Amino acid sequence: DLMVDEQSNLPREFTEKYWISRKIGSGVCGEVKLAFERDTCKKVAVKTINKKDFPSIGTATRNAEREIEILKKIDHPCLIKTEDFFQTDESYYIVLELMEGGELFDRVKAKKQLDESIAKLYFYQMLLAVKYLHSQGIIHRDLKPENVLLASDNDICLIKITDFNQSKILEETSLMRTLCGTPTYLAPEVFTDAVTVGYGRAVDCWSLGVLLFVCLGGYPPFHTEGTDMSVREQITQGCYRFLPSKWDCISEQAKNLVKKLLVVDPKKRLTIEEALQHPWMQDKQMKTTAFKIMYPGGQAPSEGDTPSTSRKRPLDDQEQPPG
Ligand SMILES: COc1ccc(CNC(=O)c2ccc3nccnc3c2)cc1
Repeated sequence: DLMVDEQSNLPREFTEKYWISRKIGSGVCGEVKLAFERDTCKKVAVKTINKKDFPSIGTATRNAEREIEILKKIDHPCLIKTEDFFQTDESYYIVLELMEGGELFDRVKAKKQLDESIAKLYFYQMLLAVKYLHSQGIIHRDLKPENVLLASDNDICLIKITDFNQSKILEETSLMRTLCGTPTYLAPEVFTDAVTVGYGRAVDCWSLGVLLFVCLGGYPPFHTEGTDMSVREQITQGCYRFLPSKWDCISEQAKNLVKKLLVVDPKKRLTIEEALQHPWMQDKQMKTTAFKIMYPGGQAPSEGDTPSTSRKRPLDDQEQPPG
């Protein structure tokens, strides 16, 4: 029957450890199924990446291998964790912690638009997660509500960012090495072109602006209906509207943060750090709640082993628990 088939084309060492159940999500590069760890009955999510589903085999495999390399390396409460990994010559199987609240996309759709306080709690966690990724030299490049998962059905809950297959790991470039050398024979354009390099991270800040807009307004800032501009033109011209019916009940500070992220010029766009310093984010109660769900054991990363009560350095958003 179907279940036998489900189990049959899976690697043996996988089916010895897990029982595959139903499909719970499908992405561009494969699908996500619910599975149970046999010994513990623990629920997990299994993401399948089919190597053959991509026209140019090379990129698929490189993409998947890069995603897996990234997944293994990262460690943050708001980034999905890989629990296990298997592969056959036609597919990869990535075992992930199960997020029982499903996709943020579905939550916003169900609620029409999120309460501002809930949107702020989720956005703060997204900022910390992306700040961590950027600190590891990783640019996500595909931040969207489908890639933000919720840990439970409660409004107050942990969120985790997933889907790193579009991510880019910033490596040392030949341009960096060139700019370190003596430029005796170096052409001027190498310097002028160089000034735009290094703004790769800004793409994630733009996407976070779109994500925040969708969470607060319940509709995307750049869309097809109701305008004769193409989505591409709307984006390149930074042309979007706060529909009064949706945005009149939302604070000016929240709108201001959206405006400062949806800036066309990447060099003028807010960085993650600046977004964390924005007035709308200075909310001690929200941060206290965030730390409780991110570090339930109170094990927030701080200097020394005990959660910092002493203030050896000024509080900043290096994830110090609020005073
Ligand atoms: C009890 O069984 C379930 C309970 C809740 C759900 C809702 N969750 C999901 O639909 C879901 C989708 C994609 C995911 N990707 C990675 C990790 N977890 C994920 C969870 C799915 C199954």
